[in-house]
Amino acid sequence: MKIEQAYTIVCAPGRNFVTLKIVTEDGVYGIGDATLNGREMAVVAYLEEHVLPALIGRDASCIEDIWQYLYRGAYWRRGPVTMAAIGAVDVALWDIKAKVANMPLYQLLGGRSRERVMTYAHCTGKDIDGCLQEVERHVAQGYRAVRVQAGIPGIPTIYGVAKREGERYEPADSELPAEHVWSTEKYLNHVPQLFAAVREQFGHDLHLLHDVHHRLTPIEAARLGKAVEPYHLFWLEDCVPAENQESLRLIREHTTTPLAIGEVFNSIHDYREMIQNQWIDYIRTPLSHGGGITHMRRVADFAALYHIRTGFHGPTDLSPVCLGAAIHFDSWVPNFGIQEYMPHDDLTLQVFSHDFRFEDGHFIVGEAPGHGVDIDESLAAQYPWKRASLPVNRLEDGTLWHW
Ligand SMILES: O=C(O)C(=O)C[C@H](O)[C@H](O)CO
Ligand SMILES: [Mg+2]
Repeated sequence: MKIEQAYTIVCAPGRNFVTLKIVTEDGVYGIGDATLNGREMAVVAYLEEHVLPALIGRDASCIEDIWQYLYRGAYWRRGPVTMAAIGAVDVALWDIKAKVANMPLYQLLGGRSRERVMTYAHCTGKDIDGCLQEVERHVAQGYRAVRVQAGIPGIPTIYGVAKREGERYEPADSELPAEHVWSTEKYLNHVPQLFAAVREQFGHDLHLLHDVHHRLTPIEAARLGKAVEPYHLFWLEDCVPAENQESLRLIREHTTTPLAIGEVFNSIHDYREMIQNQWIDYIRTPLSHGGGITHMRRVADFAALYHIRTGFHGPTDLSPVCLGAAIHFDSWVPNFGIQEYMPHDDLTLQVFSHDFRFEDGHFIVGEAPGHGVDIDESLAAQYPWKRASLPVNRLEDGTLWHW
């Protein structure tokens, strides 16, 4: 089953996406998501210049060997660009293997461990009232879990909150990075009030999540974790930038609020100390950024030894290909926790057909052979890539901070 063709498809139906297509000599093809928000063309160049030429003629069924070839063989290991490129190849090869076996991908992974995959929605408002309305709307749609974020008085722009009421949230919203302002003091004083209001109106059955988006120091994160303990969060996400894994120890020692981390991680080594010391509760790396199914399966198995569960990143800046593959993985993985779901817009879904279903706050995996997501290349070609950058963030005195 030799690989005959491998190429990238770069398009912007609603937003930028990079898709990798691998075609075998028998005409079977697989697709993978290679989108790295705000850095798309770096992955395209990595694939086109360094990876794809070396794939031609290789046996598409040797997924493990190709993974090792691209990882060990490159000499330069890890990093978001490398691992997104490897992830796209890996998911495309699993798609091919499942199509050849005439099975949905989850069957190859070991079969279903659950009937449906619980998701969480983003509920955001300019203020607490606006957020409460969004929670009400999502609960009415059947969601059992919601991520709540609200504007902070005195901070003009904030991550996770759409610019205008009713608009879709898109962080990569300008050609060059927009500049945001951050005040840890204002945030820490305000955010517990949001949880108090949500619990008062919706009671304690609804799962509540919150994303700190890497902005606190360990001791500040510990303070926040303690402050929100009465509201029983499902998780507090990315509460510190975690290059230093030890940061999580201090937070863990101070609070019982569950901790999720890793949407910017790409390797098992980014997690190793925090997993084996049980400093975290959920792993966030999406398949496409974490070297694909082959590598994320190892991370999930390792995490399972320590009672840590999956909670994959699922923003709109990962394509439906990544989401579709994730739903197969989520349906199989024994230590599943939750799946993030930010719905793609209609144009994106016209370009990427899919066979998973969304029902009552859950995904139901499809039965088509492969991962069930495809791309309409001629429609995609009508929407060319446009440069779009993530914002940068500064403290009120101008110091560059974590966005
Ligand atoms: O979905 C989340 O939890 C995010 O933090 C979204 C990120 O800001 C986004 O994917 C950056 O590209
Ligand atoms: Mg996040």
